[in-house]
Amino acid sequence: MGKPDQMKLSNKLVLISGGSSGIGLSLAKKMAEKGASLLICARRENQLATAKEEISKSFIDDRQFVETVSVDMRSFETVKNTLSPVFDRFGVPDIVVHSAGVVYPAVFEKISNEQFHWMMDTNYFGAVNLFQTVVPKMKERKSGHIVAMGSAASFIGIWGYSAYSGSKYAIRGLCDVLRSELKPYHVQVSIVFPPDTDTPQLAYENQFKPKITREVSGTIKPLSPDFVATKILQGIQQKKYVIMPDRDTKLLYTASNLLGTGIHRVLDYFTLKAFNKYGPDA
Ligand SMILES: NC(=O)C1=CN([C@@H]2O[C@H](COP(=O)(O)OP(=O)(O)OC[C@H]3O[C@@H](n4cnc5c(N)ncnc54)[C@H](OP(=O)(O)O)[C@@H]3O)[C@@H](O)[C@H]2O)C=CC1
Ligand SMILES: CCCCCCCCCCCCCCCC(=O)[C@@H](N)CO
Repeated sequence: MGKPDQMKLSNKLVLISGGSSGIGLSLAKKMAEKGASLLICARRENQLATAKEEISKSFIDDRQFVETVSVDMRSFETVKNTLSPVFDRFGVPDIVVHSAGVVYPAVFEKISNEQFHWMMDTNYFGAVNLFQTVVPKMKERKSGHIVAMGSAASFIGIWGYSAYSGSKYAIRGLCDVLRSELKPYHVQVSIVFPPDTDTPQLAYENQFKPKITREVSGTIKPLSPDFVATKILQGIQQKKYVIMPDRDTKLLYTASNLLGTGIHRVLDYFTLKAFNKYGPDA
């Protein structure tokens, strides 16, 4: 056996929700390069088909496969009814990653109630739905690894992210408890805290992002999805609970753990500077 980060994933089955784009797609390719087979979940069929083709190019042996599943992660019934037969056919995955996620940044009163629900339903309940479908089977088997995507917005309140941050703080609470409950069953839990990452989601949100949000989050330069995916893969192989892709976000996390909500006084300095520069409506 080599060092953990050189370990192979041969014969492992990995499910990634949101695996047709961005961080999820990069991660799927890295997993394929290590020998894993993949189940990719998202809604759009055409994106899934393109992703399937790309992922299969990274295979290293002929026993590997990639299957796509078109499913809306927001509905528990849909997730359970769609994935159960998939698990009967291909087996219960060894690793399950909830990377599906959405964001709409704006000041609180400019985010509709429906948009609040959309973010919570996809980012948080998507994870609940997926984990409720798979965790009982992993507990029974006494092995498995579930991974959720948090964000720097899981532990600091950045201007413009009231809805998104709520969903990302929620996922952190869920994972903290699951980590504790699943330990006796040898089911691993990880949560990833990336800063801005260059993906279609970032391009989407940049269309509406308030200038203040842009300025504050711009303190940390966007990472590439490949970089984030490599760090996630290493974190999984090293069985890390918190996977922190970059040093700056790690520093921010450490500072916020030391200062508690007092971190927001430091953050205020950046926010107020931008507020005074652009005004409240920018
Ligand atoms: N990019 C960034 O700056 C950061 C991202 N993150 C988090 O990382 C994760 C991945 O983000 P990123 O790669 O940028 O996003 P992308 O927009 O590139 O990909 C999102 C994926 O989620 C899928 N998805 C969205 N809604 C649903 C749904 N209701 N049901 C099923 N699948 C869905 C999309 O496919 P489809 O639309 O076809 O369903 C797509 O495959 C998210 O949780 C995000 O919040 C965290 C920190 C920073
Ligand atoms: C020591 C104190 C220094 C304070 C500096 C503040 C730096 C904040 C950087 C946070 C960037 C991440 C934003 C969320 C990313 C995200 O999840 C979205 N892009 C979703 O798409």
